[in-house]
Amino acid sequence: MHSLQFSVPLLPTSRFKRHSVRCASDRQQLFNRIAPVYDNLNDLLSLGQHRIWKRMAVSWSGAKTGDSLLDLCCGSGDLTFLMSEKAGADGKVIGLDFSKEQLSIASSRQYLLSKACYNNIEWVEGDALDLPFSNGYFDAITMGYGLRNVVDKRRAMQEMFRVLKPGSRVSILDFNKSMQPFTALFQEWMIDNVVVPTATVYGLAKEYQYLKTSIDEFLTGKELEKLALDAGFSYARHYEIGGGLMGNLVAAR
Ligand SMILES: C/C(=C\Cc1cc(O)c2ccccc2c1O)CCC[C@H](C)CCC[C@H](C)CCCC(C)C
Ligand SMILES: C[S@@+](CC[C@H](N)C(=O)[O-])C[C@H]1O[C@@H](n2cnc3c(N)ncnc32)[C@H](O)[C@@H]1O
Repeated sequence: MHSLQFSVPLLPTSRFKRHSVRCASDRQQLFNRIAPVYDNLNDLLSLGQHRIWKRMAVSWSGAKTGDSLLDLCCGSGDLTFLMSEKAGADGKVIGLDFSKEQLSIASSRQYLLSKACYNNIEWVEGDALDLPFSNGYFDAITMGYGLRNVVDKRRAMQEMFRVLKPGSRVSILDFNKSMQPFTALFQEWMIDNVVVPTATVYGLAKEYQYLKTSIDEFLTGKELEKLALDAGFSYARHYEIGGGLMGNLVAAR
């Protein structure tokens, strides 16, 4: 029995596994793995600042009482709960994500927080790149730290445009790919020297190392504005917040 001869030396599969967060299922599994500690690490690593940034994103969405709202890539529901408070009892909010574990945390939090208005929330397991909603359905859409994580940003923007009512807005919060050298260096230093070492304590080093590569591969504010205009939005403006570490794209249909 001849042993198989390969013309190209095969790298140990572990090397591929270490850096493989390329496809949707890799990212789905990543967010399932970090779900149990996601909220606590966000609070710890941003010193609670992320809650301010998320409130700004919801405010920019223009969500109001009685609206039909969508929080895309909702994860554990931070923005979904904020949108629920905006919509009130006469409105409704859909929190959509493709991570079962994240949605499970979100649903548990809804029960534990037990605010009356949270009865207007529906959790949907779905794909931001193929939304199960009809055209022109929502009065406002938020997407917090989701656009950087989808495998097709153009498709995601097109889907948001499709399901949004004319004259309505999307508000997309994420890390800012800063053009300012100091800001970019500080952001990278914090991830390398604070974020990843902390995540390592929980056995999640490579999951949080992905943050850096995903920011490197992300779009700048100007590129995000163009992405929205190319998808058909009539207006797009990217605001730098958190000292330039974060950014929020506001686009109107
Ligand atoms: C809420 C925040 C990040 C959410 C988030 C997004 C992702 O795409 C991830 C991917 C993989 C793992 C985790 C995440 C993830 O948590 C922003 C705040 C939390 C950040 C983890 C902390 C970032 C620190 C800043 C670079 C510096 C903060 C300086 C100052 C304390 C405000
Ligand atoms: C960093 S978390 C953001 C969670 C929440 N929006 C927040 O602000 O904390 C990114 C979320 O996007 C979800 N996600 C990534 N790609 C997706 C896709 N194509 N469809 C649906 N959800 C997706 C992940 O499962 C994860 O829960």
